[in-house]
Amino acid sequence: MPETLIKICGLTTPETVDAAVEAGATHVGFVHFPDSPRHIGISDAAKLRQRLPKSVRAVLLTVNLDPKATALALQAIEPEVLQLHGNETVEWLQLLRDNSTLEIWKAVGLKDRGTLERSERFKGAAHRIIYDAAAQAVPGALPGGNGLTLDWRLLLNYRHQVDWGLAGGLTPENVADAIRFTGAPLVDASSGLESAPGVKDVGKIKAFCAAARDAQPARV
Ligand SMILES: O=C(O)c1ccccc1NCC(=O)[C@H](O)[C@H](O)COP(=O)(O)O
Repeated sequence: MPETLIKICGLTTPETVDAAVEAGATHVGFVHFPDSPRHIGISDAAKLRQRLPKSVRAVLLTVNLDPKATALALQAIEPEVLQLHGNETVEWLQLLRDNSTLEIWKAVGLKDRGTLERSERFKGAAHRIIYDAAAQAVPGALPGGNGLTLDWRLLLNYRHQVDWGLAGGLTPENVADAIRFTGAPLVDASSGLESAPGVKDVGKIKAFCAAARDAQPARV
């Protein structure tokens, strides 16, 4: 059984990046989206990215970022993964995939079982789909990092056509249950590892990684 991949998202400081690496995270995420309390500028993300050993992958997260700004960010940060968290099209993902060595991940708000089927349109364009809680339909709501848990039952017995990961409201306390219940091959957490919006807690990062590592997935 392959080990569950662990992504710690929204890191902005050397201390928390180092803590994630030491705790066994496989992926570290940088949110480049000015509306987010976890936003990080390109040059700061590029510096933090340098702290990662080869075994830990950098994930650059953007939301409907235009092609020119995307190219500049990719050039400076050199992430292994680009996670798209907006309304990006299949065609845009395909273009990125066909013209780079990047892994392309697409975040999808999981509302109902139909969302899983509709997400299959990303097959061949996205290397991985990250199922997150659907964003709230209120002005100013962020498309991610909201600490909302999705209904894990929607994922039960679904035969995924694309590699996937689980996000949304994951914490050190619930991540083992999430892995056992859904069989998620990757877990992704952000606000559940914070002491205040945008402020990651080293102790929570360590506890999350330990709990995720120790969980026994029941994959189908
Ligand atoms: O984290 C943010 O602020 C953010 C803002 C805009 C789009 C996506 C964002 N985060 C995406 C992530 O990868 C989070 O890990 C994921 O949404 C789960 O967040 P949380 O429920 O807070 O663990």
